[in-house]
Amino acid sequence: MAEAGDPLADTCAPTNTPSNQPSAHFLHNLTHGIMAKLLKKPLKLACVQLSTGADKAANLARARSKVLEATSKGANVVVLPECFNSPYGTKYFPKYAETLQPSPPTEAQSPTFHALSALAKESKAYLIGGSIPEYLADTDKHYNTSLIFGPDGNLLATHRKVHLFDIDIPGKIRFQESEILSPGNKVTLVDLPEYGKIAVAICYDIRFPELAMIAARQGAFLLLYPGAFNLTTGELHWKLQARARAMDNQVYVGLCSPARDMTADYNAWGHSLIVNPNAQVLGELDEKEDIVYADLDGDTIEQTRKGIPIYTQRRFDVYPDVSQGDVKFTE
Ligand SMILES: NC(=O)CCC(=O)C(=O)O
Repeated sequence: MAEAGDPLADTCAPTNTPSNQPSAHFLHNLTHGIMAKLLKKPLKLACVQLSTGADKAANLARARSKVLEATSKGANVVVLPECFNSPYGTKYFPKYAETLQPSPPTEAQSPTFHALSALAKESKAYLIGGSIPEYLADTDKHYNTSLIFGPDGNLLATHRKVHLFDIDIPGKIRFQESEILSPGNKVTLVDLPEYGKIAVAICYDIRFPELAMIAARQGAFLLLYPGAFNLTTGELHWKLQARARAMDNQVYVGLCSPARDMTADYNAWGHSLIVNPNAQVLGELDEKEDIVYADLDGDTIEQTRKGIPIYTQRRFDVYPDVSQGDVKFTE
């Protein structure tokens, strides 16, 4: 306990136990933590672990049938996997890439944009369209891009993968997305008017907790990651990353992988899963094509935050709040 005259007294005073008045940080934490209703009404989330292959039209058709299956079972928000319209590999990205500008693109520029928009409208659901290789002609760059549509078929947001998957584990796996792709430069928060805010990022982005932290502190109730981990890092880190982001931020997390195809160049881990704000796994698939569902509700977030109130205990007098700096958001 610090005593009068103790030089440590000021710096040790916790912001959540103010002696006179609540600090600005304390009030900020309350507003953005347990007090705010992050998820306004319950929803059913579905992650479609799609079997994908080299035929883009077949991938789109299969995505349609699985998304409609999910919504026929009551899903309000449906997620597709990373690179769901193309095989995953740098040699495939330019060949499968579609142009999204100007927005909306023509059918010829982006058949996937039009297929997803029509599917969102047909299924009357929010559709997180996994990701697709994108080509931006203005700058001659490629991106790994997620398209997010509302139930009326309108595009709500796009997320370009911010952290490119460049790894080299000798004897196991080497992958260099940056040989072809350029990184995005925005945090993507999307408002689903009747539910609240979600954040979308792509696969390797999950390894950077700052992105998740910023999104959660800006009010997201759910972090969604279309992703395709592999047989080396999948076993090690896939579920751990999902549970860690949920635990750190006390929000729901969903990870959506393609089904595993051992004849493909890249073997996806599968194991799509949904985790609750207490880091408990609500549902997890094996490696085969299937759909994982979970019911999400705001009370679970609030109860988790009341029980373990880290939202009111942060020490922004000791370290900075990464969500309050110069953060770039997708408009
Ligand atoms: N597609 C990806 O970004 C893969 C990321 C991955 O496997 C990892 O371990 O991270």
